[in-house]
Amino acid sequence: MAPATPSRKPLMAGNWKMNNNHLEAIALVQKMAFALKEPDYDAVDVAVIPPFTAIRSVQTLIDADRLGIQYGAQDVSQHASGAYTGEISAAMLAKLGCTYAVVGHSERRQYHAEDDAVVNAKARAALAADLTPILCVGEGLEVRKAGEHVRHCLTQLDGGLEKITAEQARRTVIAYEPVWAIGTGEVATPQDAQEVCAEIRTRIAELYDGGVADEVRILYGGSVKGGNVAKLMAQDDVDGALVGGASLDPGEFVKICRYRELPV
Ligand SMILES: O=C[C@H](O)COP(=O)(O)O
Repeated sequence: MAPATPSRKPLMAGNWKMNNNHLEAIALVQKMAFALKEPDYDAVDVAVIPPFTAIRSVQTLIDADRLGIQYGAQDVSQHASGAYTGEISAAMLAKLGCTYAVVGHSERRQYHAEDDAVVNAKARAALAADLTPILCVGEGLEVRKAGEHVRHCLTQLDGGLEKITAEQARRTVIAYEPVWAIGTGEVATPQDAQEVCAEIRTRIAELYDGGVADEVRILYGGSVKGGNVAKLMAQDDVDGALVGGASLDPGEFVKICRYRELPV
């Protein structure tokens, strides 16, 4: 597929998962911001995805110090408003200045039984509020061993993009996260990542005209660290990373954001 173009600015998004209270969140963003300078943000979009309880604190800090860091939420309700106890709407997140909402993370699919229909509803709710969904797809180990990983990921992609227009797809981010690589230290090879990311882009080109596929950013996620990010980013169809564990370590995450300075 086509190599990364300037319209596909790399995105490094740190998904903190259920880590860091709002005070710890402030300390972590301050440490990151101290190390990251303007040229870094010119080269790469840097985002943190804290727990809901820390978003307001992160927003306040980023606004007050005019930091170039973006932020988002780890999940979003499929519903617009009303009697949905425990849910957080896309409009609420947009009001907090969020840029992104992760939808369909494998941990949501696994522990909260979210299927493609729910993931799709969440993606559409996010888009309706002008948030950028980070739509996650990825196969488990059994599927990978059976050689069904591409088919599995494309099925999740098709389901997640259902009824999403070309204009909306253009501003959606896709994250390929093989479940067997998440939190295990077992990163996919750059070739594994490229294979699936390229198939995802090809599928988007089949679904949408008008150069959408060339614009959509496709991230890889799963045990990304400073030591492996450069090789992953050297792949034509990998436009960034969705980082879990390593995003909790400011030094490591900054290294990932500055992957251009690392040897491939
Ligand atoms: O959302 C992030 C992914 O689940 C990756 O997590 P990890 O970097 O800890 O493997």
